[in-house]
Amino acid sequence: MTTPRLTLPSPAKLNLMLHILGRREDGYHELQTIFQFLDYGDEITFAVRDDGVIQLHTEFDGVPHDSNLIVRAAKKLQEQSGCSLGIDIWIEKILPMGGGIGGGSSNAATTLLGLNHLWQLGWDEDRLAALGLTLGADVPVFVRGHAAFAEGVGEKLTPVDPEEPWYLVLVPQVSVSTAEIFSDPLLTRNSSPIKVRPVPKGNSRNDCLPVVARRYPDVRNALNLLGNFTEAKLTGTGSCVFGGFPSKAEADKVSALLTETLTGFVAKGSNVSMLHRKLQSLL
Ligand SMILES: C[C@](O)(CO)[C@H](O)COP(=O)(O)OP(=O)(O)OC[C@H]1O[C@@H](n2ccc(N)nc2=O)[C@H](O)[C@@H]1O
Ligand SMILES: Nc1ncnc2c1ncn2[C@@H]1O[C@H](COP(=O)(O)OP(=O)(O)OP(=O)(O)O)[C@@H](O)[C@H]1O
Repeated sequence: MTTPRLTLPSPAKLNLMLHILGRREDGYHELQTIFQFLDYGDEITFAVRDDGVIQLHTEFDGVPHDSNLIVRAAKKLQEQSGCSLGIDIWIEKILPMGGGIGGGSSNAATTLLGLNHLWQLGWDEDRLAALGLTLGADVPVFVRGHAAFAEGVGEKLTPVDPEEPWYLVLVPQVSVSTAEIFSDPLLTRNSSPIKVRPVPKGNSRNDCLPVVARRYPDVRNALNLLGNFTEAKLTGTGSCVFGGFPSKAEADKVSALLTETLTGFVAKGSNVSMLHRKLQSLL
């Protein structure tokens, strides 16, 4: 008998704004940011095994098996739940790595939710999000699955419902190291906290943008190109750059102008993650 397989989406996120308020003693930065999901991402397939082994079958360039966030998430959940089952995992990876669209964090969250379901652990979202935070600052929002205003290092989440436009996301062919940007001496770290809810219009800037644009000419070019058509923004610490459009047709029209040297994709913004929509349909 073959083991049944479960395939789950692992969506990307955008940071619609990102303000840096200060630096904590542990070197992490206090942020205010708005996360929204894209209906676009990787697909992860799981098959339970009864020998306790955790095996990711897809190889990643430059990421050893045991460092992969998918494997790290599975191992932590197995350890902390005391589960004796294992898992075979395959991923169809389409999200660029180091793009600021949260691919690794999303993969970790999809793994936590997928295994909680398949191993029948019955963990609630709070517990999964707390474990997720130990894997990365962006993991909790993917665990919760709702667009959010985030504070702290990104873990204090308040659900929000911004507009859901179509986005054109440009993918400059460079990988930006988040740690490198956060340690740049020129980074602005003293934005005033926004106290009004919902966040008033006019706060859409990303404090990382000047540093990233200065260090990465490819990102600068992408911002300039997209800025001819719509407000061009940086997500996270980049490298991806995005802009909203009122319809898919309008986003596609600009996308058609892209060349081989600067690629991109068009995707709908979504306040409920497609992972959660899929999990809901399984219940
Ligand atoms: C910039 C964002 O993408 C916004 O969504 C995230 O906050 C980054 O989240 P992430 O990639 O999950 O980040 P982590 O893997 O936790 O951290 C990578 C590195 O970025 C720096 N880092 C990250 C988040 C944060 N609030 N302050 C930081 O200073 C730290 O040097 C850390 O070592
Ligand atoms: N499953 C995974 N998918 C992607 N990257 C992974 C994964 N596991 C480990 N990594 C490592 O994490 C690094 C960051 O990957 P990720 O795709 O999350 O970056 P990002 O989009 O910039 O994320 P963020 O917006 O959270 O900063 C990669 O360069 C890679 O070395």
